[in-house]
Amino acid sequence: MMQRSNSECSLFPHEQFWILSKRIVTPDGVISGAVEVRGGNIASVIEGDDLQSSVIGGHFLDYGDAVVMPGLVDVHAHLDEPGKTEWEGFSTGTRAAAAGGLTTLIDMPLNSVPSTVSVETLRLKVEASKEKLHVDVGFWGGLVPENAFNESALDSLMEAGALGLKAFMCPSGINDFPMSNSTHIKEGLVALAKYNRPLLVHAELVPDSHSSTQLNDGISDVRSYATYLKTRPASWEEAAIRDLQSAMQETRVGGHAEGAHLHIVHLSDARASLELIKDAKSSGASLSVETCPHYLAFSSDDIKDGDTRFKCAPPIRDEDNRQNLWNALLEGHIDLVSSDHSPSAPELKLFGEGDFMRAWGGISSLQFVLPVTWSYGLKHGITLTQLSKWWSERPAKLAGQDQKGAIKTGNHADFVVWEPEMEFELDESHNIYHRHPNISAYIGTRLSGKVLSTFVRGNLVFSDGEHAPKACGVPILAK
Ligand SMILES: NC(=O)N[C@H]1NC(=O)NC1=O
Ligand SMILES: [Zn+2]
Ligand SMILES: [Zn+2]
Repeated sequence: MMQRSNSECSLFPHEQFWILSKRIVTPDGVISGAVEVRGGNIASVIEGDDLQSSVIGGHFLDYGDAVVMPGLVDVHAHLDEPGKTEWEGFSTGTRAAAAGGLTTLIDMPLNSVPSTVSVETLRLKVEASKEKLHVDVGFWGGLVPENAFNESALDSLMEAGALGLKAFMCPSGINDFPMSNSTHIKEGLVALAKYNRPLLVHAELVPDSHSSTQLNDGISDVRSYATYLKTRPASWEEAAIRDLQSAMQETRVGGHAEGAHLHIVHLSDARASLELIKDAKSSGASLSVETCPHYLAFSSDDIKDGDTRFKCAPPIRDEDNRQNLWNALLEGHIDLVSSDHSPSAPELKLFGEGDFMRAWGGISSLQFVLPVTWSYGLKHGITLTQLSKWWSERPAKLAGQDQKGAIKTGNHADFVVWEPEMEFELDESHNIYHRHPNISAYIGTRLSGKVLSTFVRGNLVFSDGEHAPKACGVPILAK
């Protein structure tokens, strides 16, 4: 059999091979059978219990009872390069992704320096990613007041390959990424309509009555999580979504932005905000929404004062709200899950002071999202098929990646092989590739679901605790 041209890209470097398993997650259900990989794509999927004899003579990997699922597609990762590699980077972030069973990441336009808001800055991203990617990485561009009314600037960003745009409706915490209002967002949607690409929105709106100085003034118990939670109430999410209503309506058939799609990132409020989203969806708006593993795993009662690992925006809310998020996900009102992996240099988490008001807001989770979603989801009876829709099929669709996100003939051979029943302590005894493990809220938890192997376009990029020698992921640019 032919070897692949660059054998260093894969720990199993064959042009053609079979993957066998008793649990292969396909769009038509979980089957026992085999997937044939050829030239990095899925050449065939066959069902049957005894396929060893059919693949004999060829190269094959028999994973037995371990689950073979489409690789996870994370539409919300902050990789922070160029400019902030002390926070994260293409190499470290994608190594953690590969170890966690994620095969595609879509990078957010902020936290790197500069932010990705123009053709030039997108080129800097792509340049900086060269030879560092262990998985495939696409890029969202930023919608900011400076480019929102400049259709030709947005056109060139789209033509240069940005998969869509991302906007903030509240201060982003990053100086060169100012916030947008609903008028900017409407303009952005109109510009995106002809490309059929989405606009992602961080939906929190600070009421006029709260200037940022007022907000943090006079707060004495800065170590208290309850205090932080009160400073970013659910009404901020609700106000933002309400403010987006007319923009959403423009995405309907016949609207000014027909063809564009609005996606609300990291929903935390599963009450009034969720109701507004349901209404907009049923009125025909082209709208979707994600939540994140940290909102599904934790509730405010779990967070100890001073433990700023849990600081994020919008904040993690009460236990009832967490249960509502699960219900909304199971009922299909929440479409998908993303990491919002947003690490920083550890010192910015201010562990010494435990100051929730001043610490960096962002959860560090990339390598752990699969076992976390699965472990907490088990209590809600989730299935492998649902998990795969939330983490692969729907995110791939949002990012316009029609060859990813499902195990079917013709798609990229992007897989995670994992053992859902295997439990482990997330501590030093586990292989951790996370850049800064000490800032991750998940360290110290017990999880179920161990990743064995990860394949990206047929390359076995991670197996049994080891990465392939060469980083052969590619930058994904929209055409
Ligand atoms: N800038 C940035 O990454 N912000 C993210 N962090 C967080 O907790 N929520 C966000 O939007
Ligand atoms: Zn955000
Ligand atoms: Zn984010």
